[in-house]
Amino acid sequence: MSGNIPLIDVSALDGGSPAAVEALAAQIGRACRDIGFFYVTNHSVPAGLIDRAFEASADFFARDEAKKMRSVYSASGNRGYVPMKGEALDPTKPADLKEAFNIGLELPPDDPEIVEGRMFRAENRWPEMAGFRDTMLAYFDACHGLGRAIHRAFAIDIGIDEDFFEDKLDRPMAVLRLLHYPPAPERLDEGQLGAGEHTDYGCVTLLATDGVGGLEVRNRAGEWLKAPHVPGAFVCNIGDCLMRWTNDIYVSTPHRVVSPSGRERFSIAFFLDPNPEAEIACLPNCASDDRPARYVPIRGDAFLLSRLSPTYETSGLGKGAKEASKTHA
Ligand SMILES: O=C(O)CCC(=O)C(=O)O
Ligand SMILES: [Fe+2]
Repeated sequence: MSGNIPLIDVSALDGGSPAAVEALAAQIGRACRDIGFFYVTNHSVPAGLIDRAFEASADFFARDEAKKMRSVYSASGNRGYVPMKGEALDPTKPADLKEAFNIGLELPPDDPEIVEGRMFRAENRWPEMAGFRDTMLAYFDACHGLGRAIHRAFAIDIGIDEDFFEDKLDRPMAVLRLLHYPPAPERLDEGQLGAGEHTDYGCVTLLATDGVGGLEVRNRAGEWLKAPHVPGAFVCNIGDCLMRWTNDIYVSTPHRVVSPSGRERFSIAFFLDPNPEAEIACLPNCASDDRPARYVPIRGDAFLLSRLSPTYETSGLGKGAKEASKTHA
């Protein structure tokens, strides 16, 4: 255990015996039903690749603002650079003290879904930086693979076909998000944080942190727990979409980032959202007489849009997503 957030060794996901996979699925399932957060250790993403992604991220954020703005965020594709204070994860509080860069599924310009103007389908907005794209695509693919493997464990825990999620996660609206938090200024606005209190929107998040700390998680008792950096591990948490899919059996837990004091902080989140057309309807085994289905079925893209729009309301960066959804929901 690390501050009540369990450490889970997931090596059995790569060719473990059926008994080992079964035991791992039960362990993961317990964490998802309880705090909704766990550390993933002994996973398949190479340490050297994580290091390279952090280096490329630091190089990107160190660039002139004007250069970063060449890749500015587009809401309809949910890709690109979100400048400092461009977003408020808690829309009731001042904007977050952070900047971010979003990378989505890499698609060619002639991909039929791009040509049709589908929401959340767009080309990535690559900066002109040697090696950046290759590193980020390798990191995206590695996290996508790990996220799908973790979904096999979820399926086993829930007692459905172990491949249930495969074709709902093979062209995902996933976002690889580089994050940079500057040191807290002497005077912070009332209630200002690096990342305001929020829950994540997708199925799972795989978060890599540096050694600076600052992530906090609210447990069921309402206490804020520090989620310290565990070298080599990802912090994995359930998002709102999987909570809805499991009829609230798995929990999406509020968390926040306190601005670092005296030094900057970097983190990299991989948000695994489902395919746009995936139907998010109560899973088999997740409803019973005591717990009837709580939500109407919804498409993945409509659900993500409903959760994403409010965070950009103050800065205006969200423009374009709602318009795109009117033509193609
Ligand atoms: O930077 C972090 O440690 C967490 C960020 C986060 O929770 C988010 O972007 O959803
Ligand atoms: Fe988050």
